Amino acid sequence: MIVADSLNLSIDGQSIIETLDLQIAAGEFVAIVGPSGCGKTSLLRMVADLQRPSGGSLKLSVADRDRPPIAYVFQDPTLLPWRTVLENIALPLELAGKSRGEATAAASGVLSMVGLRDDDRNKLPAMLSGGMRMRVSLARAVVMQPQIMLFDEPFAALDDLLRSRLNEQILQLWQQQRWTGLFVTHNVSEAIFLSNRVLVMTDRPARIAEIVDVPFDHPREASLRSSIEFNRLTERLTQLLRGEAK
Ligand SMILES: Nc1ncnc2c1ncn2[C@@H]1O[C@H](COP(=O)(O)OP(=O)(O)OP(=O)(O)O)[C@@H](O)[C@H]1O
Repeated sequence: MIVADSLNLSIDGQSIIETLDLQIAAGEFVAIVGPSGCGKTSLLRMVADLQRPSGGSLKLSVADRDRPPIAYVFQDPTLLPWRTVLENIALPLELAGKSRGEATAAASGVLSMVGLRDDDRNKLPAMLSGGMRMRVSLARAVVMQPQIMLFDEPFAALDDLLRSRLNEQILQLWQQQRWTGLFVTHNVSEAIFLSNRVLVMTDRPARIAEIVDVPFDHPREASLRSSIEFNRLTERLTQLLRGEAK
């Protein structure tokens, strides 16, 4: 569970997030959209404890002591160029104190979950396409089996088809691992396809403009995107965002 109560953030005397009240249940998937620079990344950084709030409170209750609380998937895959695919995926487990053997075995286990092939395991990042690098980055988060997964526009640099496939894979991973997901994106269709709720933020200083429920059942198939209901919701959210982007 994530609970923000009158959460606010100022940086260098400038108000970034004015006030934010929010409750996210364990296992929920929430997408965050809003005008550029409104504070979406800052919100994720506060959840990850990388940024201290200026006021209000932000509480995470992560019940399972056997799973790490948070993993963060950034827009840039940030892989270590001298480590192979498998070694990059195994890295967080090694840093958490697992033996190299254990970490490598766990890393092998998640390769196919993110759409990587067995013969990709010994490739270096320089040998991979942008989409494959992002899959490795995703695997490196998934292998930790975190309780909360934070995504900061991970697929912004990818083409539409690849992005859609990765969205489908993320939902499968979410159903398997049941972390709480927070996903920042500028893509309205992506936000709706992935989430249970879409949080629309206003321009700076940011507040919540609206929280929109996404009524589609799981598992969600690719064909959902061409349904009338999906396109109606996309249109509504796009209008909302236009109103918020000055
Ligand atoms: N360390 C910092 N020092 C100064 N200003 C900062 C810092 N971090 C964020 N900001 C400012 O806070 C505001 C919000 O930034 P943030 O990256 O959270 O927005 P965003 O909504 O994620 O943007 P985008 O959609 O463009 O990625 C921006 O105006 C940014 O310049």
